[in-house]
Amino acid sequence: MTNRTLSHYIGGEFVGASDALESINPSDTSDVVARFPDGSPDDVAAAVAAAKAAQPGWADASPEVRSDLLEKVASALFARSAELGELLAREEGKLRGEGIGETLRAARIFRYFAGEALRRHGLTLESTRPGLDVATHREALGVVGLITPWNFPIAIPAWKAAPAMAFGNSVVLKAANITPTMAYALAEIIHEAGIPAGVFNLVLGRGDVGRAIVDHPDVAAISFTGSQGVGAQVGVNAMARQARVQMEMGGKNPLVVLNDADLVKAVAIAADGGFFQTGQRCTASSRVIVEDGIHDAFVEALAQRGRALKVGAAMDPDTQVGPAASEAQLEQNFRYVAIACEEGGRLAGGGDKVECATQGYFMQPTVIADTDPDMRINNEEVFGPVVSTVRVKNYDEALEIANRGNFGLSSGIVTNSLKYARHFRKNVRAGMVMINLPTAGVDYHVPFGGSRGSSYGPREQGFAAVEFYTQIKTVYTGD
Ligand SMILES: NC(=O)C1=CN([C@@H]2O[C@H](COP(=O)(O)OP(=O)(O)OC[C@H]3O[C@@H](n4cnc5c(N)ncnc54)[C@H](OP(=O)(O)O)[C@@H]3O)[C@@H](O)[C@H]2O)C=CC1
Ligand SMILES: O=C(O)CCC(=O)C(=O)O
Repeated sequence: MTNRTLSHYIGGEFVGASDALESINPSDTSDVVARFPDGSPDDVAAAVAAAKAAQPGWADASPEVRSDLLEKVASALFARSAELGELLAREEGKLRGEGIGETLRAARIFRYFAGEALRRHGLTLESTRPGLDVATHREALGVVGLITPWNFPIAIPAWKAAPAMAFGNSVVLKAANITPTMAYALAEIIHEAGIPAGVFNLVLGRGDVGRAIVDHPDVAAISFTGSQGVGAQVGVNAMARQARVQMEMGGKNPLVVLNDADLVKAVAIAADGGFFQTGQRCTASSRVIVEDGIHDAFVEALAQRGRALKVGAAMDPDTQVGPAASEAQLEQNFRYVAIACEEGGRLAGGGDKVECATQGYFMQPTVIADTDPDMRINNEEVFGPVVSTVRVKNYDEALEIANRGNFGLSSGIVTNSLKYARHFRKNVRAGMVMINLPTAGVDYHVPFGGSRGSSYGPREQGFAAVEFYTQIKTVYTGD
């Protein structure tokens, strides 16, 4: 298979091509997908300077200009979704269909924000003082820094970069170092669409690149998605210089299954939320809290479902669960299985490495039963196809346990009781609630984010994105 040598994209030019780092196909570790540069703070400084120079002209352009250009990006992503989706599957390990789906989602996000650029976000009000007019205008922030993870390597850059540019900001993006190829493809598409030089910049490399973006005095705002540990550093460093910051930092999402749930449906929901996309979603249903009456049948059926899923290479059409995205992630998955068992959990299914035709990071979907809510497996993000289950006496205990811990991103309940579904919706401490659905799988036109340690700052995505990527100016006009 071919591989490419990638470069940064700075000031409208592809610069600094290098083979310093490699990205590896997690389904076949003999396959090098791309080679790319290990960016430095100097590269970040060049990108920020280009972004700073380009931003005023971009903000002053007619919104129609910005809208038309974002629409062109959307069209190119639609047109190239099959090719890019396959590349995504090869580099990140998502199934081919999921890779194409994610590319289409990125296309739709650009199309949505092409529309947002034209919508009216300011307000006109009557002043409390006779003879005056008062209005709010929304203005761009300036240069925004975007730091993105590997698990949605084109959708997350899209849902940060598209609103940033729609509202007149310029962008410096740092993509995760195990999946640089999709961010690079996005840079190529943006270049070909004719977005002016410097409006969108990409610096490839490792964590140092992210740190340099966060610390740069000309970067007005940082949007970050990744781990809680790195997010905490990003937040502190950004706030130390009063930069605006938004962080999405994962979850330990509870799925409550009540006695009255349909067993087949509950198992399908838990398997989708917990195992699909190899559990590598911050919204994954990683903690399943099961009422006593259905508990044993549910755990056995979920373990059986996990065993029946075909684990394999992302591009194999028969595969249902692809590889972990990296060796480090696979090791983390097994480490947590071991910790959970040492702390008293029971391995109800899975837990082993899977041997396939190619050498890759394959693991069986795993169910760890009989866990205590305070165990590490129920409080720390694994980010693999690993589901823990907790047995509870009744709904009240389920809700109390769902609300424990330091995360509050997504949550779900499986029940036929409208009473409990409504109570859960109101009382669960999470940014998103799914009723009779997996905790993962969200729309792109509505807000995304959580509470407590999962998220910080204004919500991302959809109509909420304008809050983070603009600042309000209140304008009073007299005679
Ligand atoms: N909320 C979510 O959606 C995600 C959560 N995670 C969680 O994080 C765990 C580890 O994944 P990982 O990819 O290492 O997540 P990280 O938080 O390490 O990485 C997220 C992004 O931050 C960058 N980064 C790393 N260090 C710094 C720094 N000091 N300052 C600024 N940016 C930095 C990374 O660059 P680089 O890739 O070069 O290190 C990457 O682009 C997963 O197992 C999972 O639990 C991971 C991905 C997504
Ligand atoms: O569940 C989804 O569709 C989105 C998940 C997500 O944004 C993430 O894992 O980072």
